[in-house]
Amino acid sequence: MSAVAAEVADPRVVLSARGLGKDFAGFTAVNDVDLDVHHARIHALIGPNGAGKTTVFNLLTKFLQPTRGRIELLGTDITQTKPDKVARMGLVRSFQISAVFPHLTVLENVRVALQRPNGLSTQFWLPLSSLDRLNARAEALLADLGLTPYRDSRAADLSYGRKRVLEIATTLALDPEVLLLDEPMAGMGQEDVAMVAGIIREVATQRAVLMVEHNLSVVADICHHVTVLQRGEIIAAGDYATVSADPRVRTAYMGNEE
Ligand SMILES: Nc1ncnc2c1ncn2[C@@H]1O[C@H](COP(=O)(O)OP(=O)(O)OP(=O)(O)O)[C@@H](O)[C@H]1O
Repeated sequence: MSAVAAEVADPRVVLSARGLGKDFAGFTAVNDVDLDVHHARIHALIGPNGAGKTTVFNLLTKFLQPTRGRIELLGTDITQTKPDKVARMGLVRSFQISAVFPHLTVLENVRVALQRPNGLSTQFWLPLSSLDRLNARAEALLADLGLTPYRDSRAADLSYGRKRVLEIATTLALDPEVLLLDEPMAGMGQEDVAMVAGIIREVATQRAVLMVEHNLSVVADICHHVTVLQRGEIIAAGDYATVSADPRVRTAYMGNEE
């Protein structure tokens, strides 16, 4: 049994795709993908190299326009919506570490991120009360993500794992309903993997998380739902115990496990 098999009914669906497909010049990269992502649940998208995981991510965030299918966010059809609007509606993709400013401190990075959704960055002069609110929110975000001890460290001086957590913190400044993480454990040592996994679990108590992840022990540990792609199509879906016992999944992963 997966450590996080859902014992109770899943909360509401916040992001769903039906019949999602993408062709590139006649090559079908993604075909007939159905997906339901739930509030307060961690959903993994897994599959061997070239299975279509990144393409599905790009379709959901609207960085790519689907060839077929329909996507709904919080009950609204976003199939034709532009990526910036989708982000403002609450579907936010965590960019890679380069989104963090290396020479700013941890606190400064979070403050910069917080100024964006509040529209404060466009203001020349800020009333003291706005700054106080901003500082309080920044400190709260740092505390939530275990970054308080590093608040005055330059981002460049953080460990790889902490940089990833800071990057997640800047994304959370937008207060997303759905957070998409692209291989959050990539390139990390075991200690950082455990720390970041704990943070993602915490973050997901307030929102949905959809992640592409190659580290299957992390998927087994923290993900409530797993969708397995192969050659652009779903070959299995369910909790980790269910999909890992599926003969098609075992065959797909033979020789591909990392
Ligand atoms: N812009 C593109 N033009 C043509 N083919 C593409 C394009 N983007 C992706 N593909 C193809 O679509 C398929 C799925 O690619 P995708 O990157 O989504 O897979 P993935 O599961 O994310 O792989 P990986 O685990 O290696 O990152 C691959 O065969 C890839 O070559």
